[in-house]
Amino acid sequence: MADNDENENLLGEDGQSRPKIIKKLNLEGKDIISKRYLSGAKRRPALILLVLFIVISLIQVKRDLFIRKSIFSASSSQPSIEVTYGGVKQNLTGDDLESLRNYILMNVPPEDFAGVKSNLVITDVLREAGRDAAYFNGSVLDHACPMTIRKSTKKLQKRVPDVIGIGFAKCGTGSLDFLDCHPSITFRTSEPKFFSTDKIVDRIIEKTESFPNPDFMSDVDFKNMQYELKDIKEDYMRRVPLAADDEILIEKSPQYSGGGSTEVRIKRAKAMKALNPKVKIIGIACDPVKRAYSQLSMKERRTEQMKSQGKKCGTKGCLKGTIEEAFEAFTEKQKQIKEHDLPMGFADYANQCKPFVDIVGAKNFHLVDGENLVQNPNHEWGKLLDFLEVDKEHFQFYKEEEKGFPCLDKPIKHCLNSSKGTSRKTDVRVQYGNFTQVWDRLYKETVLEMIPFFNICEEIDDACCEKLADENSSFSWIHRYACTDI
Ligand SMILES: Nc1ncnc2c1ncn2[C@@H]1O[C@H](COP(=O)(O)OS(=O)(=O)O)[C@@H](OP(=O)(O)O)[C@H]1O
Repeated sequence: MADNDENENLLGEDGQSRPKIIKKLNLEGKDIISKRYLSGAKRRPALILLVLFIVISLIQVKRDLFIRKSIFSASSSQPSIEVTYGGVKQNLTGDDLESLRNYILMNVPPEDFAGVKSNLVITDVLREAGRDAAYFNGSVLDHACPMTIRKSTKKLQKRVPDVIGIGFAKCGTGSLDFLDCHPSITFRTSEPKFFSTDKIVDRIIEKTESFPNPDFMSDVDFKNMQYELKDIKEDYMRRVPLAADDEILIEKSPQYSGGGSTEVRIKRAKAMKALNPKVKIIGIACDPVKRAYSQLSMKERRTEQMKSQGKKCGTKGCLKGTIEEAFEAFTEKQKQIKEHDLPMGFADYANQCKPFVDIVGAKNFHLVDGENLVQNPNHEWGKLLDFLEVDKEHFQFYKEEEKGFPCLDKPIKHCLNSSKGTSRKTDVRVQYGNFTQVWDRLYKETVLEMIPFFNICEEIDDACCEKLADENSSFSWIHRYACTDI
């Protein structure tokens, strides 16, 4: 496959580096407060004060005012505790923590209440520094959710993921972080990139090729195959978080969908299925023009940041000249790819997903519309949660006006860090129309392959165009490619 930058490791992440344990906080706030403030003789009045404190906190919760107001201000006289929340270091007071805790408990499904309550702590593992400051804004949670919201009371154990996100970079894969706040799901920011190492995949294929298809194999064959794969599984499990057996463990590494030929993707899909025959796969696709601009814009940000630090940026992740020059070079490269009849990487969703769909089966594959995640978040997230077979009613988003992007509202208020959602604030088709007109035409044919493959419409007819014209429906961005003259 052509080197069209689509599969670069833009994040500069080291999927194998281990997070550093920085702090574990007991959110049963009473312990913290009582040990510090309640001494023997004054215990009774202090108890009354404590009850008053809890009542006041609950009133605050009811008014639904507290998160933005109390978490992000240090007005309380309570001692403050430094935590990383939403990718930024914050000082939370005892009051804030109690309010936060109550808000979450109020918003989880009633049947999850007891389990969530018993596990509810501030996430205790975080990375001290981002692996790519331009991308991660200098600090990153390894836990993707600032609080551990987990309903399971079962023991956490090493196991392989139930669900794998295979891409597509720049389409909103980072927003899968929100899933870690779901009581039934465990997800981490770090990308294991396990199946993008050819050597590992080849070993899995070699060890399993003599076995029948996992869908039809006997229990004995299954056990033997898993025994053969023991060491490899151990290696994989070291790169993903612990999870209880009744929760859904998800990992994503956008590199899985790119960086190779169809044959490579077939092998990756087979390897995924060998390690977990019931594996489900998620892809997030988006408008290739916006995707391409998101990548150029990230390179621009990174280049500026390196410059401001007096560092030279020699990697593929930086721009060589101005952003206009980058647009020109990129457009030229895309034209050459088209001329040589090579896959148009930025739009090649059908072709890149096919091997995964073929191997795991259509019912185990779900394609998310990355544009609709922003446009109509509750609808698009709801479809993903249905696919994952978990509750969607208590997992709700709102549009954060200032950010211009959806943030999680329930069960916890949480936005992605500020490095996410910058390029899409610019209408690239308005600002760089002379280039994007060319891109639109270059990507058209490849985008149209999605329509039959993902069953978006039976054919491109009036009914299909009418469906795609509804801006709130999934994949409405395809309307431009399928139903207009570009
Ligand atoms: N809720 C929410 N908040 C912020 N941003 C959101 C959200 N949902 C989707 N997006 C879009 O995700 C784009 C980044 O995509 P990825 O996370 O896949 O990028 S990366 O491949 O991990 O670098 C990112 O693109 P940029 O605007 O270029 O940053 C966003 O447009």
